[in-house]
Amino acid sequence: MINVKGLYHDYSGKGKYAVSDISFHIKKGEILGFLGPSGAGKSTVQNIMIGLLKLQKGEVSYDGRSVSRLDNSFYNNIGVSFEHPNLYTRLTGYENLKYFAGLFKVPTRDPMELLDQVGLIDSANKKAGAYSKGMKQRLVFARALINNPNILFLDEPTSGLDPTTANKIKAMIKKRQEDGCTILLTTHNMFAADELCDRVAFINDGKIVACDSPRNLKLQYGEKSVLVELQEGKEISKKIFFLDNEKDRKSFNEVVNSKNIQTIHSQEATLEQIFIRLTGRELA
Ligand SMILES: Nc1ncnc2c1ncn2[C@@H]1O[C@H](COP(=O)(O)OP(=O)(O)OP(=O)(O)O)[C@@H](O)[C@H]1O
Repeated sequence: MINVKGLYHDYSGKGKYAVSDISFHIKKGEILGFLGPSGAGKSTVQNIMIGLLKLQKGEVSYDGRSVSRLDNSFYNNIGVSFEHPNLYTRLTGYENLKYFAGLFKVPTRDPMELLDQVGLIDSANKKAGAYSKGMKQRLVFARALINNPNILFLDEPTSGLDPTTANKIKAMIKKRQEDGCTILLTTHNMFAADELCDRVAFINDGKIVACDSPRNLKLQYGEKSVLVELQEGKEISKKIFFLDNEKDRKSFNEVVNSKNIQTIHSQEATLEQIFIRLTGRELA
C-alpha cells in the first residue's frame, strides 16, 4: 500500500542528512509504529510522506503512485494528527470540526459524535483556546478522523493523557484499523507502540535500525529469562535465570526440582531495552 524507498532529506542543503536511506512499507490495514527519541527523524519522514516537505531523494508511493504526483483526492483520504495542536483557538471545539469537515469533498462524520467519542462533548461549545493541552490533543485527533480517512498519520496520539482517556483513543485507533485504515503511528512511548502496532520501526539518528513485530523484536533481541521466588527455610529469595545460558538452565532445572518455588515470572524484554541494546540510546 505505502512504499518508502531510499529516502534522504537534507534541511541545510550542505549534505547533512536529517534522515538517510529510509526504506519501509506499510500494508493495507496495518499499524506501523515509528519509535525513536526526539530528533531521530520521525517527523521529517512523516512530513515528506504527506507532502508537507518536498521529496528530495528516494521514493514514497501510495498504491504505486508517487507522493510528488498526488492531488486533492489524496488529501480527502488521509487524516493527520500532529503532536503540536494547530487549531483555530477562537472557534469552539464543535466549530473547529465543522470547519474542517467543510474542506473535504467526501462524506464526513458528525462532529458531535466524534467529540463524544473523545470525551469532549461537554466542552463542545467552549473555545478551543481555553482547552487544556490534553483536550486540544483529543480535538486534533477527532479532526484527523472527520473525513473517515483510509490512511492515518498519528503523532503521539496518547501522550500526556490520563489512562482512561488514552484507552478510549487507543480503542478508536483499533476500530479504524478494523475498518481497513492504514496507520503510521509516531511515538517515543514503547507501551503505546507495543500495544497498538503490528510492526515497529526503530529510528535513530535518521536511520531505521530494526523493523519487525514487537514479538519478533523481543524474540530476536531480548534475553529470555525467568524470575523465581524461592523459599529457603523462613527466607524468601529472588533469582533470575537466563534461559540462553546453559549453566543458568541447569540451575533453573535444579530449582524446579527442589520444590522450593513460590512464584515464577517470565521476564520479557521491553521495546525500550531492545532499543537501548541496538542504539546505545534511551527513547526519552
Ligand atoms: N525545519 C528544520 N530545519 C532544520 N533542521 C530540522 C528541521 N526540522 C527538523 N530538523 C532536524 O532534523 C533532525 C530530525 O528531526 P525530526 O523533527 O524529524 O525528529 P523527530 O524524531 O520527529 O523528533 P521529535 O520526536 O522531537 O518530534 C533533527 O536533527 C532536527 O534538528
